[in-house]
Amino acid sequence: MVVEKSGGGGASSSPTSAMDRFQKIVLSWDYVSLVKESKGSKQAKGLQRVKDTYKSVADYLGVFEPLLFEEVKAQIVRGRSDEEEEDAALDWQRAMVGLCAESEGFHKFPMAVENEFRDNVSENDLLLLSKEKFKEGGNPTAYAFALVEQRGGSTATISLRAFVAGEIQNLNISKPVKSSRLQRFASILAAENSALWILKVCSLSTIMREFTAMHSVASLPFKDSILSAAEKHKDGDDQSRAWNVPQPLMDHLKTNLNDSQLEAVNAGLSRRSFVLIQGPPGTGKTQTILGLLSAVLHSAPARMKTKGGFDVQKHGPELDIDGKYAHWVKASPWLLGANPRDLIMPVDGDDGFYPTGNELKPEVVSSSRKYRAHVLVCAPSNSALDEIVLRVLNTGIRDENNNTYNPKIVRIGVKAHHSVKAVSMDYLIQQKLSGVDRTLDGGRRGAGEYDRIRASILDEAAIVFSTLSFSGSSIFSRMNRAFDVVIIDEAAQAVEPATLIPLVHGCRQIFLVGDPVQLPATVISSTAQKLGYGTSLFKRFQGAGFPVQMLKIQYRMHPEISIFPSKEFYDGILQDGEGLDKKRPWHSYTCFGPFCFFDVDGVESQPPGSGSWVNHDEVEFITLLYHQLAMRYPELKSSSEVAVISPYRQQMKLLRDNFRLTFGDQSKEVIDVNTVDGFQGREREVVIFTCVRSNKEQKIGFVSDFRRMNVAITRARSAVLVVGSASTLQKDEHWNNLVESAKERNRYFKVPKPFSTFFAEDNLKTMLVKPQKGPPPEQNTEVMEGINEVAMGREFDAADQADTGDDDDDAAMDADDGGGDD
Ligand SMILES: Nc1ncnc2c1ncn2[C@@H]1O[C@H](COP(=O)(O)OP(=O)(O)OP(=O)(O)O)[C@@H](O)[C@H]1O
Repeated sequence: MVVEKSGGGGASSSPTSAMDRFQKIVLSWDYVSLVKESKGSKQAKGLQRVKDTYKSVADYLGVFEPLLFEEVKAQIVRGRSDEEEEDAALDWQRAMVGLCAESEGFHKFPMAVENEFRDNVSENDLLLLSKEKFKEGGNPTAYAFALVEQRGGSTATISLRAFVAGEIQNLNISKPVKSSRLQRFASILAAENSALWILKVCSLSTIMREFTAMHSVASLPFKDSILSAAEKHKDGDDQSRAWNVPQPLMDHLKTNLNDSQLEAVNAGLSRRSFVLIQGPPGTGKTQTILGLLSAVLHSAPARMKTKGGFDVQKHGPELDIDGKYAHWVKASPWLLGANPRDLIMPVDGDDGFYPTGNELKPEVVSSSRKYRAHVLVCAPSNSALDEIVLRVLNTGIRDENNNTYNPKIVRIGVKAHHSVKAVSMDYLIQQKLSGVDRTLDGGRRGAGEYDRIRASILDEAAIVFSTLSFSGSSIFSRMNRAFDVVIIDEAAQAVEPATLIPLVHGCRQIFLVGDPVQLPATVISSTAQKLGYGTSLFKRFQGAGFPVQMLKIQYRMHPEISIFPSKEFYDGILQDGEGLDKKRPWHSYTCFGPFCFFDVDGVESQPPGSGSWVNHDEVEFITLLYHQLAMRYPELKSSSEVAVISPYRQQMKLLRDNFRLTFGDQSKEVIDVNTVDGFQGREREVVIFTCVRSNKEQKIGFVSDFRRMNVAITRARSAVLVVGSASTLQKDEHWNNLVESAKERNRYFKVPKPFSTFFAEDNLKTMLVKPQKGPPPEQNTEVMEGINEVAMGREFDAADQADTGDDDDDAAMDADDGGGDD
């Protein structure tokens, strides 16, 4: 049945009917009205706010489903405007309708399209079909949505489904769809070979998977916990062990994890079905996940504990000594000289090494463990996922005897970073195929063979890595082994329905690792956002009083940086790891860190047609600030250790342009300019943050979101330099606290124009940190006030005179290079 494909491996009581309903509802929508509604201020009716707990599945769906549909609408409206900006090739195309058939309440038909268009669409893309081409504000006569079911292989056709007549089952009632627009469209579909205009709107794959997962909640084993946000124990036994960790491994964990990390791992070894681990910035979330993986993959589930002995290979073949040696060589090729991070994973099955399903490495033969857990690790984004895949590849995990262990892993899905390609599903399939004797089947490779290989790779891998969205793909439907454990990293950055996607495969335990005090998932619909649709399952559970394991020691920031976020956002419980107070060369000046606020009274503006903001004055100041840092401390430039981040995309673009003009094209290689949202999870030695907003009304838009502020000021290891208008920001409580904290520490700098005078050598000298012990030198922040204006064109000259004599010749960063041509 076609619908199953799009629903994606759900275990709902009736995923197909839920998905049919989703598609009918979306396909019946009127695009022109959606766009109009999005511009108006009318609130959609019947929407409820996300709650902490739910009485029943109906209560749950009654809240989440309408919010999800609100989000679909917003994605449709925005999807089109994004595409227009990015890809003109996806503009209106002429296409021919083929023979239309009615099936399962849908109208299904092929369409002949241009090759380029075919190549640019995928299954579950939403298309707009219309008799006339039209723009926003246009008045087309016959148009409707259609969903891509399949893309033609060699022919330039796509198979589509539309909904132009029939009944739609709502949550409770069934109602007929009556629309003259759809009727007109139906008559076009009825006439074969009609020519239509066709336009790609957006992909609905992810949100369809979220919808399916949401509807599967009734059949999940953790249904009660999800609804009530509380652990339900028949025996009140949530503290007893679910996993027994071998002593050498436990000893390793005790010495390599700090107390709070160890507590988190121990909580994970209990019988709780949900374990929440909150990791503030730099507190070793990934390290803790690696510890958990070591423990879970090398422990016996408590109920399966055996008395030991050599019977662990029960499922595998009896091997003589040579056989054991061959097994050992194949399972651990690196022991014979190959690199443990070898690009080539051991290939099983086709060459005499018969996988046992849960095959054991030789070092395990004498252990008492009979079972190797099957783990699914997910993250909301490809980049977050690849970061953890890379950590597993680079550092490996530990086995029960505390040896390094490189588990079999597979990274499924698209857009894998090149450094993890060697464990991507596509690469592993190629590996498997290259070992198969093609003469036996005449070289044919049917879809069935690929499916079988994919399923065997999923079964054999100890850890499967997937984005949350991709974990709802049909690839899992042929898998034979359910997952024991699902670990979701960055779980606070996912909407609740997305977090449910990997749970439908069945598992006994779920780890949610994240930090609700950092940025949440992006929700496009402002209505859904206001009603709490962006709340993660993690945050909802935490809000309802679910126990949370807090990681308390941070290993990233200089203590002068961590002190403020710890107090402001984590009740002061964040402690600093050892050695973080190391003095860096740039700490010789109070204005280069570790923590500074530069009060720049700039002018904010909105580029025409944009909702985003820029501040040219802050850009100018930051360009000078960066130049000073790069010139005085070339190591920062050569190691690309400075990042500039902003809440606003347009400010990011302006900064990039300005850096390119000032420092040349290579500047993009050495200065990372990004949005705060895009920089979550990353770090740099020095981070400059431009707040942008500056106005008398003290409006600061989403700069006021304390989670964005938290992320922005916790990315730096040794210096966070905040640039903003204090008088604008200070109306906000958190911002006021930040400015006051800078003042208390003599790290507040009022910077009047022209900014070049701030970096004049005489002024910088006043900011030199005296080498002797005792209180920091007094700062004369007033000094700038009296300094005469210096011609802007001379600012870099002044800085050059102050050069410490380093003869680094980075032309790309030299201000004279490409800077003075206007
Ligand atoms: N127990 C520990 N002892 C010493 N160093 C540690 C410990 N745990 C983590 N670290 C170090 O702290 C740094 C951050 O760790 P990790 O990358 O695991 O943190 P994270 O919480 O995932 O980071 P992010 O905030 O970017 O998500 C790493 O350099 C890691 O080696």
